Amino acid sequence: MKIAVVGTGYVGLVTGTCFAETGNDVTCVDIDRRKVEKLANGEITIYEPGLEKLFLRNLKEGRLNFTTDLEAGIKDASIVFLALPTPPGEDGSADLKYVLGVAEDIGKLLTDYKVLVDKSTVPVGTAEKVHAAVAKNYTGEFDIVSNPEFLREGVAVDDFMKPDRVVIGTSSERARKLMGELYSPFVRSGNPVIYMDERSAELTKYAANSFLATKISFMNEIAQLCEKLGADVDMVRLGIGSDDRIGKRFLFPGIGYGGSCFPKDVQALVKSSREVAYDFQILNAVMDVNEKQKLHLLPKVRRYFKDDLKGKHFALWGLAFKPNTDDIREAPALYIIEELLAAGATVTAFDPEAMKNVRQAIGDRINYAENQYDALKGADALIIATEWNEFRTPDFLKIVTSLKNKAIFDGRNLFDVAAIAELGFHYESIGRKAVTQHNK
Ligand SMILES: NC(=O)c1ccc[n+]([C@@H]2O[C@H](COP(=O)([O-])OP(=O)(O)OC[C@H]3O[C@@H](n4cnc5c(N)ncnc54)[C@H](O)[C@@H]3O)[C@@H](O)[C@H]2O)c1
Ligand SMILES: O=c1ccn([C@@H]2O[C@H](COP(=O)(O)OP(=O)(O)O[C@H]3O[C@H](CO)[C@@H](O)[C@H](O)[C@H]3O)[C@@H](O)[C@H]2O)c(=O)[nH]1
Repeated sequence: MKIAVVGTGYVGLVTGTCFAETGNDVTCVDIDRRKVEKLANGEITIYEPGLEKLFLRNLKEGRLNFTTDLEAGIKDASIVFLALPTPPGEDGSADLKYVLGVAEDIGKLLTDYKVLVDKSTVPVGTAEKVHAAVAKNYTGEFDIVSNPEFLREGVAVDDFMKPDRVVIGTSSERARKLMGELYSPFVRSGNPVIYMDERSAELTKYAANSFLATKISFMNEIAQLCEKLGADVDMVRLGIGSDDRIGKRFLFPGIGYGGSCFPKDVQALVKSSREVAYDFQILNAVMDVNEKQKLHLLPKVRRYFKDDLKGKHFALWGLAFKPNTDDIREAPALYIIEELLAAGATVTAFDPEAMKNVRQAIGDRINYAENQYDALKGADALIIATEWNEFRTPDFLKIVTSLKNKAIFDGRNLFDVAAIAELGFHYESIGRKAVTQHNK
């Protein structure tokens, strides 16, 4: 099948590559000329494990093409995916200007039947708006489908190739058939394609992200309670997660959820609810808890340094919003950095993949280390913000010899509390007993 993907960011690139991998002829369109040139020349623009191999193979074999020319890109396609940004507008609602702008442009270019697919995360009612935007300039036959994407960064290829489910929202039999055919290789494992109306599909995406964010904020509150009551959140997590009705996943407390999706999507659902005079109370609390959780380590750090961070120097391990990605959108580490700098401290950070993006975002306001141990040199304490695998079993001797104080503030609960106590560290994590060694 010939397909086009408009928007070659995270979702567009994974979508285009995976559809090419299953034998389709894919053209990806983006307005960013530099990005398109890089991609067309075989230079991948995001860090995503497993993607580069598929990308290069399909590029080489001619199934994956890149262009800035929308007309040429969609000309022969039967299905056109819109994988465009839907960032929060000033009031928190999803900004549809990219999606509707491209839909209008496509309306001017259509000459035959095509299926237009909303792959972006868009509020309920968007399929109708996209229909109207196309219909402004095109009176022929076309269909709109809502096909939200559930991939996670870091495991995006696996999520796309072996999805738990594919949601297809459409009221058109013709579009349903085409979409079913396109997705058939991805659901051979028996996971379902769930067909529904457009509005339900749109809401399914927000409900999924908001539910997962709720799970995380709930556990972060349990962690707060654990600290106050002397319980261990890891034990509570195991205790509740083994109940199938609750499930083991997404119960990890930390320094809040970040990334390009949860923060903006929870906010957008609250905004959509308000528009229909519904106060989505739980989600307001989920957002409040997350805001506070991002800085949960700071009072612990302050207490250790007797409320004086001026002139202190911190090593920071982890900048990406989660491991296995270079994405720093809404990364808790960035909020921690701002607090430390505002308090007069300095920071040397290390992240295996995200330093380039952080350098672009905040420049030389912090220092960047060559590796995780270099970051420690001369630091007063270590703060951990992302659970990259290489941080899990560090050389503690190197940490001891480099840090001025044997103090670690861990936002991801990487180390065993008892083991680290034996090593003589001052160690504070999330929802677990603090190992206190007094700062002299
Ligand atoms: N990132 C994720 O993990 C993820 C997962 C599921 C769903 N989503 C949703 O998918 C959508 C896209 O997210 P993303 O992270 O891929 O965004 P992104 O910002 O990484 O990429 C968007 C791309 O669209 C391009 N673009 C902007 N305007 C354009 C235009 N007029 N014509 C052509 N290209 C244009 C940009 O240059 C960019 O390359 C959002 O709605 C997001 O909520 C994201
Ligand atoms: O137990 C957990 C699980 C996750 N997180 C945090 O939650 C955030 C989001 O993590 P994750 O969901 O793994 O990453 P994303 O790539 O943002 O994926 C989410 O957002 C995507 C965009 O909408 C959806 O497609 C995915 O299904 C959804 O999981 C990160 O900051 C994690 O550190 C926790 O704090 N505790």
